[in-house]
Amino acid sequence: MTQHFDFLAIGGGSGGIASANRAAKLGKKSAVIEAKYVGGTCVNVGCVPKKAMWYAGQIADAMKYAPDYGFSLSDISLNWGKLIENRQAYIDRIHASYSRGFESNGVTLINGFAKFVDAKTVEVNGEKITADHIVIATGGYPAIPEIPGAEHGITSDGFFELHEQPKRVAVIGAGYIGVELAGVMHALGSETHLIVRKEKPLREFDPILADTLVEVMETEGPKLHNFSNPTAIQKQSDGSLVVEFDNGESLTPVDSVIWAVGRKPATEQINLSVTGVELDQKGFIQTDEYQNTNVAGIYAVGDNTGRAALTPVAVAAGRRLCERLFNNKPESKLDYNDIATVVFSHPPIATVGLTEPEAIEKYGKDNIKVYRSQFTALYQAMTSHRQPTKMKLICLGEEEKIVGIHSIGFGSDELIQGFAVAFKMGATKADFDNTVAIHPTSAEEFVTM
Ligand SMILES: Cc1cc2nc3c(=O)[nH]c(=O)nc-3n(C[C@H](O)[C@H](O)[C@H](O)COP(=O)(O)OP(=O)(O)OC[C@H]3O[C@@H](n4cnc5c(N)ncnc54)[C@H](O)[C@@H]3O)c2cc1C
Ligand SMILES: NC(=O)c1ccc[n+]([C@@H]2O[C@H](COP(=O)([O-])OP(=O)(O)OC[C@H]3O[C@@H](n4cnc5c(N)ncnc54)[C@H](O)[C@@H]3O)[C@@H](O)[C@H]2O)c1
Repeated sequence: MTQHFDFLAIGGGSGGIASANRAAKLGKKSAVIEAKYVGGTCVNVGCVPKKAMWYAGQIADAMKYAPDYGFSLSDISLNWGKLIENRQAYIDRIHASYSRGFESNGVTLINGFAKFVDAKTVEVNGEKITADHIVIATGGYPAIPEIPGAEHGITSDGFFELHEQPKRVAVIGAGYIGVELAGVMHALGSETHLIVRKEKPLREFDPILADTLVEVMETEGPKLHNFSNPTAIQKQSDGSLVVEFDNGESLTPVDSVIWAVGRKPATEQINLSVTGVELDQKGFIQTDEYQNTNVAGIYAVGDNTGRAALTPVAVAAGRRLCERLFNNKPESKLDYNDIATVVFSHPPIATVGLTEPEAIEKYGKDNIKVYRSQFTALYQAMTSHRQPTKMKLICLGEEEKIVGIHSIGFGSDELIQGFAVAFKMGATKADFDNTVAIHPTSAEEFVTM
């Protein structure tokens, strides 16, 4: 018998879970189809295990500072297996909590890979399922370039499957994932190389962020290889890997090569052509500002739409979609502008709004005023392992409306969320100045510039 639902999410990741739960809470008969693990990329091979590894790196860093705080440490070693085991136990607890959430909300979870049969019907495990509203929340997967020997490398997915710590690692690609994984491996003691195609990592970010990250990497590592475009990976007889570049150079042998060169949308294998849903040239689903595709009753949220590929974005888009469909809120939609984001680099980067070059391009140099601050966070200032913290406020016009907030340095990851609220509310420099500082923190610099 064909099952029928009011609302069906294809993909049980960030966007699918959030929207199916919201639909159910709004009284709709709702289901999620998940091919692998509930929680999708974020929970299983993304944000969560990445952040656990980042914290492990933070602990390793803290041990460098510890002697200057009077601690004597001995016999310090990393038990990689224990770290991975505890990380997985935490992920298992998240899985259990999702199951409880589905149960209490009345969401049906179906395990299997869904393919469209027509615009109202999908097939999973040989069974047909129909729904009035279908959201495609299939996410994405890591790209691997087509070069000789590319298959010897792993991706972020493979990184989270490593049962032993590679002693020497090359991370190829210098966006979010490349920078984060290279930072983690370096902090945990692996000889780490970060391979960058152009002049610096994170080159789309405000220059104060990317340049300071380069400054820290050049002092502390990982080793940066700028203007290095990989052309081949050679596997040596001892199993080690050598990455070759188009500039004729090659890297010293490493144990593991990690591809971090971007992600592709998971839209090829769901038989989307029978629905008539339009994709762009890269395979991303075309949606309007309300997450509608061009086919009535079919929507898409999350990474497969080619907009900001972040978990809270997929979650917010899915929830707002359901509020619009089922809670009489016809204007409910996600504002994709000015979404705050953190790169869990070493040190972390936090940013919301325009970069300085973007602000100048948009409003003209004469209309932009920039405030900067540079210092060493107290945490590190009393140690011999000093790192810079740098911050920037970008203000517009006489009113000095804040149009960009950027921070790199210890603690930046936890300070930006509150400032992002003020930013979204249209805060001006005077509002920041009127706020009494919290001392001693790094965040206080933003209200004392
Ligand atoms: C290494 C890494 C680190 C990241 N770190 C962060 C971070 O710190 N902060 C942050 O905000 N974002 C981070 N992200 C991005 C974040 O994980 C994604 O933006 C988010 O998971 C997107 O959610 P989604 O619902 O679109 O897709 P996904 O979470 O990818 O979920 C899609 C799900 O659909 C399933 N699926 C696909 N096709 C089918 C089908 N036909 N039938 C059934 N199921 C199907 C997949 O198995 C998957 O579980 C990170 C990503 C990676 C890779
Ligand atoms: N902290 C976070 O919030 C977080 C963390 C990880 C991922 N994410 C999300 O996931 C998305 C995907 O991350 P990503 O790092 O895979 O993609 P990305 O687009 O951020 O970075 C990919 C990088 O690879 C480089 N590149 C592309 N082809 C290359 C090649 N052949 N050789 C060398 N370099 C090459 C690009 O120039 C770019 O710098 C991000 O855009 C982000 O939205 C977020």
